[in-house]
Amino acid sequence: MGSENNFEMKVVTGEFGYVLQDVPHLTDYISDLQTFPNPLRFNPAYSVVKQYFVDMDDTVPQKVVVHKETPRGIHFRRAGPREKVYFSSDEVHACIVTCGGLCPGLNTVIREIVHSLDYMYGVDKVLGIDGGYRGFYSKNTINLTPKIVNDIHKRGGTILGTSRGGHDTIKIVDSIQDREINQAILLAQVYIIGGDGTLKGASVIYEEIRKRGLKVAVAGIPKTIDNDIPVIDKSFGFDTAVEEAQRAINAAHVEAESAENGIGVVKLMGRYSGFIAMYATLASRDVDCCLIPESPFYLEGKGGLFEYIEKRLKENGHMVIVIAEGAGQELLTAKHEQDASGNKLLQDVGLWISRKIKEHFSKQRKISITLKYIDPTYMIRAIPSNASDNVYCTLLAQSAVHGAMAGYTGFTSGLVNGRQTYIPFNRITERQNNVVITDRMWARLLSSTNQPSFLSAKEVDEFKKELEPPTPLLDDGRNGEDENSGNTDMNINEIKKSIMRSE
Ligand SMILES: Nc1ncnc2c1ncn2[C@@H]1O[C@H](COP(=O)(O)OP(=O)(O)OP(=O)(O)O)[C@@H](O)[C@H]1O
Ligand SMILES: O=P(O)(O)OC[C@H]1O[C@](O)(CO)[C@@H](O)[C@@H]1O
Ligand SMILES: [Mg+2]
Repeated sequence: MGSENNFEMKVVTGEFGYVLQDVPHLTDYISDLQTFPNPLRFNPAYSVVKQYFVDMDDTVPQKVVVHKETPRGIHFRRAGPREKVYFSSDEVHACIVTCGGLCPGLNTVIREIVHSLDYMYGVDKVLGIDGGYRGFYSKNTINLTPKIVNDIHKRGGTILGTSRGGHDTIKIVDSIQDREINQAILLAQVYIIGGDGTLKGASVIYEEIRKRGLKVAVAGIPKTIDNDIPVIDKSFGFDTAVEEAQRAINAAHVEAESAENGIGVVKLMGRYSGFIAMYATLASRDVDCCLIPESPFYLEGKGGLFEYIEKRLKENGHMVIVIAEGAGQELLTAKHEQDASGNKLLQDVGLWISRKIKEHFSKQRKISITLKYIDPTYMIRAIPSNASDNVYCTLLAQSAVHGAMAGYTGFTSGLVNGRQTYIPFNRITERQNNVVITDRMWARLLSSTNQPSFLSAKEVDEFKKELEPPTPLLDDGRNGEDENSGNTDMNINEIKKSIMRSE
């Protein structure tokens, strides 16, 4: 693991600063590929659509807020069916794998890939790879048919199983190639659903396939409950998670309201990115304080959390705190353990903060409080996706299938400014999407909860200096504009460490 990515992006430039960050195509490394008319031409559902094939020149801009003088900037290829396809229906044997943590909507994506392949392109040979990347070489597979997957979107989790670790590029590509030779079929399309780690893995699989000259399209579908994947508007399952988090926040509020000096603490997922906590807080209006990994905080003294809690208890008699799992990790004793994929294992910040608050008020301030701690994290992650996420999953899956059939490879499908696009792997894996605390969205949250920012004016300036791009509206995703809070390259942990107050 930790493999180097030698990805070279295809870049096309045009007038007025137009840049297309294109995705690879099978014809980039295989010549004389046969094409076929898209079977959708004869599909009654599509034949009524006014323009049913996407124009080859259609691209989608990454930035929609522009100035009169700014260049047109970065664009991505628009997703959708193409007039010509590079696979005949009966030659394709596709496979689907899910990796990393669970996320609402995984089953919907699997279902929609199987249905799209069959109903749109007549591809009926689809294998499910069992248990993540290692399932490729342990050769555990499940035959997926529209009938088998018909109801799976109503269930949480992934019917294929998932895992962390076990990515071995050579073994995985050997197994893809083996199937081609031994079974006299072409394992021609590999659909990989997963987060940043998974897509780094997908990228090296694509590189190896390309090196071997195989006619195999590798398509990714970005998955992350934390919404920590850059470029895309948001990740599937995120809305469901925010919605489900409301139930925990409501419970915390009811408990807190019903007790004297009641404090409800809710921990939500978000290893490095506090999006779920931020949106769940904004949606709920019952939250008095939201703590996220991107925004440092401290407990004691003037402007600290304890002072704020005391103030809220005096004013309201109760309060609710939402804390993302990655928040305040700098304040806890470091744990040097990693999961099988190499992700740092975090301490339980919810338990820690609950203990600290209890100690402070009961022992030091001699104020009697009633604190209830709710950790709904895995309950949230395990539910099926809600209606809007189901639609989103469907679009992502259909776009991925259209792309692979059209011969694109080394790409993920993704929503950019409300349009389905094909994004090169490296744009998705090059950095993490974080809440930018100098953006308007975080300001909106602070003004809605009235919590302190825990930063002095000097520290805010330091953050701004670090986060502000040298030129405004740079189209490299670092302009800090507020539509897609989180488009920044910052190394937030470094900044946080340098300004963190000692307790
Ligand atoms: N740099 C890498 N190169 C190759 N494979 C990787 C890399 N990072 C992670 N992987 C593989 O990708 C799979 C999933 O990675 P990981 O556990 O980090 O989850 P993820 O895809 O980031 O999802 P999430 O973090 O949202 O749960 C694992 O099988 C892991 O071995
Ligand atoms: O316990 P697991 O399955 O390793 O996953 C926990 C992590 O996975 C995530 O849900 C991301 O998939 C994080 O929010 C969380 O830290
Ligand atoms: Mg990850």
